[in-house]
Amino acid sequence: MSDIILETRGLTKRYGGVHALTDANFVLRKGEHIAVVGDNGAGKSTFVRQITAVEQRSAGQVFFDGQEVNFTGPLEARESGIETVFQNLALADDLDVPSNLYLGREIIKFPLGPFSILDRKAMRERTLRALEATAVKIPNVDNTIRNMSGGQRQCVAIARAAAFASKLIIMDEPTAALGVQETAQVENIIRGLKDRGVPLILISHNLRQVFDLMDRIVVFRRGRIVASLHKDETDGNDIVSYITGVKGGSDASYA
Ligand SMILES: Nc1ncnc2c1ncn2[C@@H]1O[C@H](COP(=O)(O)OP(=O)(O)OP(=O)(O)O)[C@@H](O)[C@H]1O
Repeated sequence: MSDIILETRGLTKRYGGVHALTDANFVLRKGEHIAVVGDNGAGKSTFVRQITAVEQRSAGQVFFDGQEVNFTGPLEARESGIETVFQNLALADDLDVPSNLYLGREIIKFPLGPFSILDRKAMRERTLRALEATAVKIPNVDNTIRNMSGGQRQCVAIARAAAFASKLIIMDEPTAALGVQETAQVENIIRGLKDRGVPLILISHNLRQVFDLMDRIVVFRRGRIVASLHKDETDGNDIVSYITGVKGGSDASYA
């Protein structure tokens, strides 16, 4: 059996005349943690948006867990086992932490047609367990998201992804807006995912973080993958030279 969990072949996205992503060939193996790096506008977010079908790709194929997939949208990707944490978080501001964790997959106590009664106690208890298991510290889970700091919100989103992640997690700059302590917390969650064998794609501008936490580094430049390197065969200067174009021709494409 193949140990590949995700593969893209020739993945391409154009926005009108903008070639945001061109012919991306990418392989992620089971348990592997891959960093996606590149300058602003290099195509990193576009790449992950095509995988989870936030928008429809212009060309190319996506294979997930052994079969070709054509997700109709992010919900279908999530139902297939891909959890994502994006920069603009999909949290419901007026709901508390358990309701956000279970948004779209609520635990039902009594199914009464459209008026099902939710099992709030079970959702709260499982939320506390999930936060504990993922090492996320939220002072009061009964707070609505609106009353939380940016860092706490980000932690809720990551806890949600980590708690339900079955096959793959994608994080798009999860620590960009966080303070030192919150960043450390998120990095602990990532380590926990590695221990649990959950594969991860992490978009990050933070090379220290990338070298500390990831197995492999994939560099995007001007919409193309220009390098895919195991962290032991490269270093920060090398990666920067791929990011800036000192190394790696503009027409390179690696798997
Ligand atoms: N919805 C869109 N419509 C038009 N152009 C877009 C759209 N989304 C992205 N682009 C363009 O596609 C290119 C790649 O953008 P993308 O957001 O994927 O880069 P990125 O590597 O994620 O950058 P950053 O690190 O700044 O988040 C850029 O030139 C961007 O302006």
